[in-house]
Amino acid sequence: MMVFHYPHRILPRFFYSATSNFPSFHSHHFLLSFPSRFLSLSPTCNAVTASVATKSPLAVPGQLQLDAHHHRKLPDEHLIEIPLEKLFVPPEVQFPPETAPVARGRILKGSNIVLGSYSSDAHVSTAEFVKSSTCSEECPADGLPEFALVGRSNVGKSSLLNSIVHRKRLALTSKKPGKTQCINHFRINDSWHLVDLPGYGYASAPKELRINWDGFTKEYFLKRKTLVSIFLLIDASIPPKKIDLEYAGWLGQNQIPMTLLFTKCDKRKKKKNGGKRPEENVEDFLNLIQESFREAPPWIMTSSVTNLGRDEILLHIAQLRNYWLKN
Ligand SMILES: Nc1nc2c(ncn2[C@@H]2O[C@H](COP(=O)(O)OP(=O)(O)OP(=O)(O)O)[C@@H](O)[C@H]2O)c(=O)[nH]1
Ligand SMILES: [Mg+2]
Repeated sequence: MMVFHYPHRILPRFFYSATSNFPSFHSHHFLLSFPSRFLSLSPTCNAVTASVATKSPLAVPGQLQLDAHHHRKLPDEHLIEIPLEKLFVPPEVQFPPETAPVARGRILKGSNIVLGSYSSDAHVSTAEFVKSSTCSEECPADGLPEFALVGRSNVGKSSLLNSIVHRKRLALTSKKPGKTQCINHFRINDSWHLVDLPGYGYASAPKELRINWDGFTKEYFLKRKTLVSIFLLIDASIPPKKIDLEYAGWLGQNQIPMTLLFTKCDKRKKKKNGGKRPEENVEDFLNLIQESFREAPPWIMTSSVTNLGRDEILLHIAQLRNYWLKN
């Protein structure tokens, strides 16, 4: 068995301490009996809540020009009520503000992320492929801050990367799982990296090769000093999967900063996925991981088809990156 050592590195204050009694994700009972206490889709949630869908235009600092569709009101069915303690509040941000309407206007749409003062330069003007690597030593040595996309094969990592950078085919995508096989670095605005990674779980590649991908991906997570946050992609069109819960658990146990990006939120095939809508699957996933993390990880609902969440991801990246650079 491969043993990884937690490296000595200075991380920004964006990581989530895993609780000491990590629940066993092997237990089916755990999955079934986990109580849903904190998140509610009900408009009559008892907790003090903030709606993730902003009803008034967002006050956006910095240079990002939001698309016209961004300000459109989401249908009620997309609303998730979040208690204030489950919001992700970036460092150096005072929250909650005194009045509820202000609070609502500062939460990024379709997420639990509070917008702070570090979100400047959230636009993409250039994006280019840099190189493919198979271990952390081979990765670019320019010291730029980076964000890596990981998730099950076929969850939509490469598609979301293309959506984030406003390009159709910068990262290669496929209907067939197992398309991305290396650590692929893309340089954005000559100032930060987005990293596309091979997926875990099912892939139409030999088992030995998949074990190898898992090994070098985790080695990269543990050793890469410029890694600001992992983006763990979770398919919101299907109910929570054990393998994803285990992966989130592994990241938490190793104190690796994580943001959850829920993908395929445009898919609404009711019969096939047990009748649940994407926002219900999101709620179920968040309920299942909540006891593993002392603080709520940031999360964003996305779709590469409609570009839902694209602007919010860029603002989130900007505020993590700017804080990381300053510290
Ligand atoms: N409906 C819908 N389909 C999506 C979305 N994102 C990706 N897909 C589809 O899902 C399939 C896999 O997408 P990829 O982006 O290649 O997935 P990946 O996670 O990079 O896959 P690997 O590289 O094999 O690990 C493709 O057929 C995409 O068109 C989405 O937001 N909505
Ligand atoms: Mg891929």
